[in-house]
Amino acid sequence: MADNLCVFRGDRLVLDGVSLHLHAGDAMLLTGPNGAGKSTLLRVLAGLRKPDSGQLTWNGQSIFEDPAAHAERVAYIGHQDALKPGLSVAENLHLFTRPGARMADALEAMDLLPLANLPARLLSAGQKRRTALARVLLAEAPLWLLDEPSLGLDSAAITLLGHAMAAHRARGGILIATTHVPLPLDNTCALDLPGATDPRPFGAFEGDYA
Ligand SMILES: Nc1ncnc2c1ncn2[C@@H]1O[C@H](COP(=O)(O)OP(=O)(O)OP(=O)(O)O)[C@@H](O)[C@H]1O
Repeated sequence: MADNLCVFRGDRLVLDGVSLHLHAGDAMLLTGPNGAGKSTLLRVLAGLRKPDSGQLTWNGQSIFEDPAAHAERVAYIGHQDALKPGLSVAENLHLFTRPGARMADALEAMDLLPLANLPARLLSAGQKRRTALARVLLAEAPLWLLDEPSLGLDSAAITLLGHAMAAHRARGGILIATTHVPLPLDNTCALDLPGATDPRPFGAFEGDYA
């Protein structure tokens, strides 16, 4: 699915020849130190950022030939939960509900039924994360790309996340997640991005700090 991806951020080569190949039901954890490029890789896989070189394919077809089709097959969450603060939990989810997807099931899966009518601006960090995860469920997409999905979750919510990820894989879904902590997942493969020391010495930053 990804072959020899290279990505620069600024003048720094963040991803240097990354390749990965996953099949239905697979789960991959992206690990590595802060700044290693895990979020960058997820955004590239989501089609949100073009690699500087390398191939990205789905069933043999380049994702860049039909970006809209790729967007349809991806459910992505970044570090930000990207909820509309003035809308309720249910209204936020409604924006992403595909015809036929059952919102009540997604609310229940993330224990959000009691919060369904609360404006998103009143949610705690963990409740916002659970809402973002419910949105992933509603996308009914075969490829989940989750950037630190357990961020802010309590142990009960992490258990719910584990159930949701297992069910997704049992349906043949693929999951790629960045994480700094263990996630409740069996039979994962891992890609550890080593990171790099910044090639620019401190003196190379020529800001005017006076
Ligand atoms: N807009 C930008 N311009 C230049 N460099 C950037 C930009 N955004 C991020 N970077 C750099 O890209 C590198 C990779 O960042 P990325 O967020 O992918 O790392 P990460 O592995 O997800 O880190 P973390 O574990 O802290 O979430 C970092 O060195 C970061 O400083």
